[in-house]
Amino acid sequence: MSRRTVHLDNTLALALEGFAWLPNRLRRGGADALRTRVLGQRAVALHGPEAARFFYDERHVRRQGAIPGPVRSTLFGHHAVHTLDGEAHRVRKALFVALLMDGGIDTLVTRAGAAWESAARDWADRRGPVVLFDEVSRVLTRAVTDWTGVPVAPEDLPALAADLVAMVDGFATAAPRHWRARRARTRREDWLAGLVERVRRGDAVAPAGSAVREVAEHRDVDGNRLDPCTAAVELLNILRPTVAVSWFVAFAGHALHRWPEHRERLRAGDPAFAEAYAHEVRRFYPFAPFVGGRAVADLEWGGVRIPSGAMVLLDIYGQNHDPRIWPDPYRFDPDRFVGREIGPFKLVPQGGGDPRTGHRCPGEMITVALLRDLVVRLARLDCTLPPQDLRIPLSRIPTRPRSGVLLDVRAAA
Ligand code: HEM
Repeated sequence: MSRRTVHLDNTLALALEGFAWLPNRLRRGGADALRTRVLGQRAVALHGPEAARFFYDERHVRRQGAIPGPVRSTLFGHHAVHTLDGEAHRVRKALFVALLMDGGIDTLVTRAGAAWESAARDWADRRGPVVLFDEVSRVLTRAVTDWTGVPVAPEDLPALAADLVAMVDGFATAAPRHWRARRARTRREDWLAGLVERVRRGDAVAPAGSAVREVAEHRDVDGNRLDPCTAAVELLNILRPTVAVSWFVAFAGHALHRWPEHRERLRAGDPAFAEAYAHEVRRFYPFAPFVGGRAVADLEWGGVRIPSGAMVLLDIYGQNHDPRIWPDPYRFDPDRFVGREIGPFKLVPQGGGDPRTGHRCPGEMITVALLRDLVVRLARLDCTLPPQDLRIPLSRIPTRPRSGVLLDVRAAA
């Protein structure tokens, strides 16, 4: 008779421990792989750059059927690029690579910088403090809608920003913010599907080369255009994560307060240091806890058997704080990135491997470019932080400083 270990379901532990759940279990197990159960399913958790190399090999892990329904209904949308495999994935991914990686990023950053400066003039006129997270979400919504060719009147912008934030904020919980996320997604998919239909009929203008036009005209692996709803899902997969960079800007506000010694170097505008700072913010602060897929066949990694069809989870937060990879990992130290090449499986806040062919985030260059620019503007802002709750609860996914980072902004001299 074979002996079988029964693994208790860990969904409750995940809900309670949040970001610490996977790293804690891996540390306790003393290995880089372990078997568990989550959401009622068999799962194997993997950790470290070699595990990432294994995970991002399509012969090992596929994405179809891997993303739970509640996450598709809030964060990613149904039939999104995240859920595709093989040739279907590569053809859809090429759309994102062309739009997000092959030029045009500077224009987005310029628009974001202009939107920040215009908002900052208004911050100085406010009577009370401004909430950095909320303000940046509007700045980025303005920039990314203009950049992608999505028409939004100024008076509609705050509601759109709130909906884009809600889709990210509510994906990993059963709390009311989950239902807010679902409503936000339904509302915005309907709106953007209508825009795509009007562009196709010639009733709405979308500039050549803009994301709206490219998504409307994109043909999938079967030679057909995306149905309007899927087109809306993919447009949201550009708008929503660009606005999600607000989480990192709020974290940068936290870091500048906690370690003010970096402020002068950022103010000086040295691009190499600003980029290193952006990387350290992405490494240090918690955003995506792990990524998941399904085992393509019976496999083994790190001495642990992975049955075909099991969930495979790659530990992102844990890898970004592993002392074997990052000496003194809980020290916020941008200099660890100055003048260093970063391997494709080492720094993984947005996934690992090759973004052009695999599932790694195609928005990573945009994220770094926006952060590099906005952290310098933030460091140059003449402001103080009033008393507030800056704690970042690790049990909440996603998380951010509780106050959203309150700033008292003084007018520029
Ligand atoms: C806030 C910063 C961001 C974080 C933390 C982040 C994180 C991630 C992660 C963890 C993945 C999944 C990788 C995987 O499944 O292996 C991903 C995929 C993706 N991200 Fe990002 N991302 C960010 C910004 C962006 C931006 C700015 C865009 C677009 C403008 C974007 C578009 C996408 C898309 C389309 C995918 C799906 C790629 C695929 O399945 O092939 N992300 N991102």
